[in-house]
Amino acid sequence: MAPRPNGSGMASEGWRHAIGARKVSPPGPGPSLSMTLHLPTLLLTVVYVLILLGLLMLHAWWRSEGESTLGYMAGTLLVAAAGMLLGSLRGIGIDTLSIVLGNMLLQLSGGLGWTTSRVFAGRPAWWPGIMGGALLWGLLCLWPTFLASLPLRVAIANLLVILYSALGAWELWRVRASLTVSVAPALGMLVLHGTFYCLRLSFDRGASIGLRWSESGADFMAWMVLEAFLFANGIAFATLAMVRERAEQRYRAVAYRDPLTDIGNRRAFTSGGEVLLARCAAEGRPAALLLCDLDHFKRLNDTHGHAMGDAALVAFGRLLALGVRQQDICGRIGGEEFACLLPGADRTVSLQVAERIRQACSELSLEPGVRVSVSIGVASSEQAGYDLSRLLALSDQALYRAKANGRDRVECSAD
Ligand SMILES: Nc1nc2c(ncn2[C@@H]2O[C@H](COP(=O)(O)OP(=O)(O)OP(=O)(O)O)[C@@H](O)[C@H]2O)c(=O)[nH]1
Repeated sequence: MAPRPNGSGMASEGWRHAIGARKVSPPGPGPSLSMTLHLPTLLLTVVYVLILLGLLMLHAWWRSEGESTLGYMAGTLLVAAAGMLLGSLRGIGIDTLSIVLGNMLLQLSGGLGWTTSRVFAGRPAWWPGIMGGALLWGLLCLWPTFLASLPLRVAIANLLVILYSALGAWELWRVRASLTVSVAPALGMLVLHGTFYCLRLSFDRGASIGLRWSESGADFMAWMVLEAFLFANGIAFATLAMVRERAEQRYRAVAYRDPLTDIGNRRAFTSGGEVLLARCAAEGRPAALLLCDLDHFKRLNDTHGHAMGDAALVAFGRLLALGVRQQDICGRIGGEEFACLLPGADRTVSLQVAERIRQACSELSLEPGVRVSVSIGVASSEQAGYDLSRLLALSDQALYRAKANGRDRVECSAD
């Protein structure tokens, strides 16, 4: 006959030792400040919170149009709720099921938690890894000695939790430099969770250290459930914050990009330009603005079709983006109108840059026989100061003159 299990690795003696929760009082005289961790209350609370957070994550996943990080976090929380509930059902005749299945679910939750970090870091889910802990637990439970030994089960369960927490933290740590969102809260949660289970590994070995599990075990169990409550809340909201922050960045990138030419749009040019001009003003450096307008663009559209017009816009956008320095800001600010802000460029330099752009545009070859030219108006901080709208207005006047003087030319606002 297989030895009868005497507890559990993860959620031992749950309901039966509900009353085993202990009062923690500071030593010394005076009124005692005591704290009672009531296990059934804690268990019910944590299961309730896990389900609630899991459903919240499911909803957020559904609303996010497939942000899989949230899907895995939902799975982590809901499976953990089932595992904790089943794992705590001891003393009602289903101890073996509770130990085997309850802990398998908890390990599965650990695997899903690790995968949450993994997919957020841009790696695919790895199902052997997700299932590994649960399957290992199930296999070990086929070994009667393991099933009968509380210290062994506690040790293995602890090690698996530590392993999954460390793997989750490592996934975020590995790519922290490439992630533009703050991963520190989630990373911190995982490290604290792993550390807590390292402490459990040292202090809570069930009956093996001579303590009576029914007292100290249940006591530690209450702290474990409390930690699970805090960890579940912390990691769920930290994950949600990371995902939200990244989604905001994506929306912002879309809102600030011109979809046709893939360079910044007017919004991006204006907001980036104001920051750049303020910096130039503070550093006492000059700045210049080039306003570029493709010539006879309506005629190009009418003669060669809109697709050719679009191709010209894309080619000119690329020419601009590649033709200026990294610290310069370029944007498509209107239909066939582009702007470039050149920090550090005075009137002479900006005229040289504008002439180079004009020349490169005249050499663009869209199709045999199809040519495109650009007129450019230049204004610099020497005339306009560091006010973006004034620079735009003066460069627009210069552009108007370039058009009036025959197009395919550069004019400066002071000329
Ligand atoms: N293909 C294409 N055409 C566009 C786009 N945006 C604006 N346009 C066209 O660009 C043309 C601009 O025409 P106008 O403002 O008269 O300027 P222009 O023909 O270039 O004349 P000048 O500026 O005086 O040389 C219009 O016909 C717009 O329909 C676009 O995204 N794609």
